[in-house]
Amino acid sequence: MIDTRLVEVSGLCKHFPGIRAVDGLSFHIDAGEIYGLLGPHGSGKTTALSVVAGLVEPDEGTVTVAGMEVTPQAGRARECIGYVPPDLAIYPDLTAEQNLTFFGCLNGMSKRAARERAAEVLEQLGLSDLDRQAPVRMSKCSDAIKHQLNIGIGLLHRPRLLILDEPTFGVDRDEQEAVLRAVDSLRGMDMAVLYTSHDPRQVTRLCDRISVLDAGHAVAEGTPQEIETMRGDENLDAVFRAVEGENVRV
Ligand SMILES: Nc1ncnc2c1ncn2[C@@H]1O[C@H](COP(=O)(O)OP(=O)(O)OP(=O)(O)O)[C@@H](O)[C@H]1O
Repeated sequence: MIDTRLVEVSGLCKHFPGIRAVDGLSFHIDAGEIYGLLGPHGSGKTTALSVVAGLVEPDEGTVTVAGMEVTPQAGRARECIGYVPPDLAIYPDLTAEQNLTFFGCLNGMSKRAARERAAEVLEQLGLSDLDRQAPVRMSKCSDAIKHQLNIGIGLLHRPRLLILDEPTFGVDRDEQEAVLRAVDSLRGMDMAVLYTSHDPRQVTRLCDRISVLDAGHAVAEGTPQEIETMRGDENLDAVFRAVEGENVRV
């Protein structure tokens, strides 16, 4: 039997003075799946991602990716992970292709290999036509394209786990669709995607399975359809009211 389980998070805890930011979180992600963490501000999404990415040491619990335990000291395991922050980490004066080639070289690829990989990533994200007429600097592109490129940089080294922390952060509602399509295009690939948002519509549309977080722990886990059937539960409904309230205010 082929083992498709790529990511295993078990009993994760991360506490700060007086705050249980992550408090006993467990989930797994299979190859090809997009897994969502949905929760209001302060529910522990970013802290959980930081521990899963190996950026922060957990107080308790373990994370394995492709069979390797992830810790801040575990270089090989961390190389299997792509982390895309909510803020843009791209060069505005370079084109999309130049950005990807530059970051590919930083990842240790030859210039030729980086160019080839840049072309593959642009194709994957639906950005191949961007420079067809003439080179376009990223500063002239829409926020959606900038965020798609941000995701592309995380894909360059062919991670087994791609972590997307609020990838539509700062993108207008009417431009978000292009970013969501780019994320959707990653489903079914030989990697796992971990996605966080405090927008229930995004998460239920994109994610195969979801953990709904409150105060660092999951109040519900399942497919979007399963989560829907759990509505009526007091704790779950309180989280949905909180995230929906935040989205009204955005
Ligand atoms: N370095 C830190 N030191 C102390 N407290 C922290 C630290 N990082 C996060 N926290 C606290 O841990 C809790 C969880 O924060 P976290 O940023 O993980 O939540 P979040 O769900 O990602 O929120 P948001 O949607 O606002 O980014 C919050 O109460 C936050 O104030």
